[in-house]
Amino acid sequence: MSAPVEAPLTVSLVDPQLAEAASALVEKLVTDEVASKLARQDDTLWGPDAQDEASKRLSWVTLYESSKPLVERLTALRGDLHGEGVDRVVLAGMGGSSLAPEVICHTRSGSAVGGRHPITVLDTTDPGQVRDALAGDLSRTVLVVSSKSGGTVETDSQRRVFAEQFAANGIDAASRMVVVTDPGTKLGDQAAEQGYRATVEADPAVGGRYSALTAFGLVPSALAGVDVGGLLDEAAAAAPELQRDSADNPAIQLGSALAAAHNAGAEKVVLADSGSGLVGFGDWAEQLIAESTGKQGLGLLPVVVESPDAPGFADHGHDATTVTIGPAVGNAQIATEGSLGAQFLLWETAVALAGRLIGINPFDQPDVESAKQATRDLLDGDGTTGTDEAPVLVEGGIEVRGEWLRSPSTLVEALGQLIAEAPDGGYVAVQAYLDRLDDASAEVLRPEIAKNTGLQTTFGWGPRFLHSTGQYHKGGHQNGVFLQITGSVADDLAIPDQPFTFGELQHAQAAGDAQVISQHGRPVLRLHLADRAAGLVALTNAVAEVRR
Ligand SMILES: O=P(O)(O)OC[C@H]1O[C@](O)(CO)[C@@H](O)[C@@H]1O
Repeated sequence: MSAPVEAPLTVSLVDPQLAEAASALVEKLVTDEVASKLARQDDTLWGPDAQDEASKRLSWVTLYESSKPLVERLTALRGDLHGEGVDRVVLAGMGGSSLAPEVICHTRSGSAVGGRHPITVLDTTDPGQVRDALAGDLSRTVLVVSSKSGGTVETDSQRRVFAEQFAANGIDAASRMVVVTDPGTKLGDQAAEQGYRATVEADPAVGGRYSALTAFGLVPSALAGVDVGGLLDEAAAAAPELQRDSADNPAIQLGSALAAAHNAGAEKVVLADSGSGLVGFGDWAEQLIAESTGKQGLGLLPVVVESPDAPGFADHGHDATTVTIGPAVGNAQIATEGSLGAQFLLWETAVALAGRLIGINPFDQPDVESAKQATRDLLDGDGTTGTDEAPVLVEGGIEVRGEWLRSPSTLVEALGQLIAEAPDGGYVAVQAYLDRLDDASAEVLRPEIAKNTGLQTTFGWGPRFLHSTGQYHKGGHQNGVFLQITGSVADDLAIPDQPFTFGELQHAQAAGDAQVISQHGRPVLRLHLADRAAGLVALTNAVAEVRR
């Protein structure tokens, strides 16, 4: 269950040294009246280079008010759909267009109702995972197609295949499509031309990762039955406190602590839930933190871990700051507590403030495009998808690739070579271009690597993480090493009217991102699993033997 609307919002700086280091920054923010200026949407707060972008990105500070008119409209739309027996919501969207509704729906419904989540979030190109979503009861399904730009390839591909399958099942596809997009996008035009059920235009003056309380967060959540008016009320209750130029302002405390830690070399922010009741909040915060700050060789690397007892949190070193979502427990240096709406606004404000203190523009994502371009080049090229360069080694059905490798004779040796490339205080990023549901066991790799190597270790599902930590890996501190995992596709899926399949797209995304990371001079160990289940077991066993 969620906290009541008026539940206090608190940030506790539990670590006295960190609190001491943050205090000078707190004082500076208060003296410069940054919180109240931000509340007035002052676009000069991040310096002249960021002003143009900031001038188009600050409406999130008042969404708890400006989004209110949506509530009635969405309640009516849900009522109409339910009246027609349409009560299954599938969300096609990436990054800022899917992370918030996932947290909102899972938080508000408990972890699952009758074993079934009220929403299926389809932020993937994995053919098996897309097939599973299509295999649900289409006669009861509405597809929410969410894209700010209206041009994101994953989202467009999901829209195409659902439209095709609705039609194939004798369902009027247009009547089952609800679009969320900015005014004037290609997606909006398509929706109008094809007579989609509804188009809800989002506030264009809010960036994707700050859009939790815009139509992007609210439309899918309301259709899935969440009281989104209550969520806005929670944010509204917290807003006055977050806008005060006071040393007690929780966002000033949190932003200052994160920036002070960053500036002292603890740029990893290890996030663990400690019983907040907010389900998956770290995954949402991950995009906000990484995309907002990871640029110019600076920034905060979010490391979302399984619990406060997990490796990386319980045994963190000087390169990391530990934060609980929920009460302070164990090794927590910072704890944030409050309702979901309040925590959204807290973290958005704190990250914007930390951006000013670190000296970056928190509203752009300059390095995201490079991976997208590399993917397009691969798909436009000869149709190969990056797994065909000869492997350095094949062991138990796992193909091992990486030009930088020094002739490893076993998988354990290849993994050891990757870990040895990480500098002290570096990190390991595990990037699994697999099925987030069927291949969920891959997630065990994160704690295992962190425990065995002592390095902070992140885990991301591809291509989902490209819209989250992807910016940081290319734009942030260049001290990461990358373990990329792809898997063979048993039953590929065509994307209607596209020259590539979901499987080809997924592999091109992996290959394209590996290319760009390599161009940044960082090592990528690419593992391709001929048999996903057996490969994950073999890989887990190999990882257990790797030490730093
Ligand atoms: O909503 P869109 O335009 O489809 O973009 C999805 C995501 O892709 C990014 O633009 C970049 O990866 C994110 O910032 C954004 O949240």
